[in-house]
Amino acid sequence: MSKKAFQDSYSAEFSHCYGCGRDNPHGLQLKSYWLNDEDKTHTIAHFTPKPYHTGGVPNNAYGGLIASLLDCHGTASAAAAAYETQGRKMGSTPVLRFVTASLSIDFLRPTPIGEELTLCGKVTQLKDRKATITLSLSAGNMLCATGTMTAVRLKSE
Ligand SMILES: CCCCCCCC/C=C\CCCCCCCC(=O)SCCNC(=O)CCNC(=O)[C@H](O)C(C)(C)COP(=O)(O)OP(=O)(O)OC[C@H]1O[C@@H](n2cnc3c(N)ncnc32)[C@H](O)[C@@H]1OP(=O)(O)O
Repeated sequence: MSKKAFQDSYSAEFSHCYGCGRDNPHGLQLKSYWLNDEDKTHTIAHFTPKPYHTGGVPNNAYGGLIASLLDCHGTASAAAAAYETQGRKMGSTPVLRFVTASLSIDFLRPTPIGEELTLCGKVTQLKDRKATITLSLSAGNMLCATGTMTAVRLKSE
């Protein structure tokens, strides 16, 4: 994908996140995008788990990996939605950066390793500093996990 990912607009000091930091060579380097540039309500990201992301059972991904992916996709979606609401280019200052306050996940079925996973997000509420995001993770047409996140925008100081 040649489009600029949400995470690529994070400033250098915020680019070391284990889940999505572009400058963390040991991390997952997740990249999130708008699903559709004409309708900026849904977000998408892809990730293919490697064999070492196993939860112990061959071919099944570790639950913490799934949580990490949803975590970073959710906070990135919240930031993108906040910029969009203000009609501003993502990454412009003052920076709108969200952290996870709560994340609840339903693990619906085992998540395969070696297949491309699709993460979807939708910011369902954005009020003051608080965002609510619904999340899902699928392998092909198989829904493997869903999540709900509360993300809070960091105070500017
Ligand atoms: C890794 C460290 C991050 C440090 C920050 C560096 C900048 C990073 C920037 C970019 C990096 C790229 C981004 C990737 C990030 C990936 C995701 C993560 O893994 S984030 C790490 C895990 N999360 C935390 O470590 C948060 C720890 N918690 C806190 O810092 C605070 O509790 C915080 C900021 C979440 C809220 O504290 P308050 O003092 O700023 O704000 P209050 O007044 O308490 O809450 C504001 C509103 O949010 C609600 N709220 C707060 N916590 C809630 C919760 N658990 N559930 C529901 N609502 C909650 C409150 O009720 C309030 O809502 P009402 O305005 O009254 O409507």
